[in-house]
Amino acid sequence: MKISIVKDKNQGGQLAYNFFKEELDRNSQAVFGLATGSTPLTTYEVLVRSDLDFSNSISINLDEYVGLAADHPQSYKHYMWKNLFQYKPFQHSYLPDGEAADEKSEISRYDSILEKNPIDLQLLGIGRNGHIGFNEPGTSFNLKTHKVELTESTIAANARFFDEVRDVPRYAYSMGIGSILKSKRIILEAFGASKAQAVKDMIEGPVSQQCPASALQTHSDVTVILDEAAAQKLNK
Ligand SMILES: O=P(O)(O)OC[C@H]1O[C@](O)(CO)[C@@H](O)[C@@H]1O
Repeated sequence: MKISIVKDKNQGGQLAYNFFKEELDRNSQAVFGLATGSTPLTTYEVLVRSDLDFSNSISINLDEYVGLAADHPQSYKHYMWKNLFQYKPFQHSYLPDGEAADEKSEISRYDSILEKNPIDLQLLGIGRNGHIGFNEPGTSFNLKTHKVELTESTIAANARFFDEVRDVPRYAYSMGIGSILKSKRIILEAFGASKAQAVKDMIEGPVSQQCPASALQTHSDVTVILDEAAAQKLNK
């Protein structure tokens, strides 16, 4: 794993932008794996201000809440439109359908999208418990797309985006760690002290299902972008 320590999340977003640019310069039809949450927002801000053109590219998001309508303000589909797609449209943008009537066919639909469109660059955040996508501790590293029951700690962490904690959905569809590891290149961003332990476990801990992000140690091209606070527990 390569580790880049930046001054703050704005500089982190700038650095992540360089990876997007490099990928697009290489191939205007590149496939980008995209994340939601608060972490990638500065990256999306830089992309929006840039002159990068994604109109020939494909995006595939990591996850989506089960049961939220696509136009719900907290659905990841809405998040992506609000923060990126309305300004930078892609040729095709894929997200799991949180309202799909048939879970099994939704999961196989997403897996076949991933098979047809291998991800060139995957952007990730990390949960305070080490989750990537919505792959919670204990998840097998081999899984492809699956339906996840969110842990209480993830529900509590994401409650800040909802009026009340009981409004946070209990389930999500997520790309599996197996799908994430197939990406050719991965960048993971983490900002703030609340991520410091998860970052340490990801980089210095054993490769273990207890820290889903530790699976990234087995991938050959991962860059971790951290601010000082998120890096504070790493051995110097
Ligand atoms: O960036 P945040 O809001 O801290 O969330 C951490 C992670 O949790 C998720 O929101 C759940 O998938 C990820 O998208 C994100 O990387």
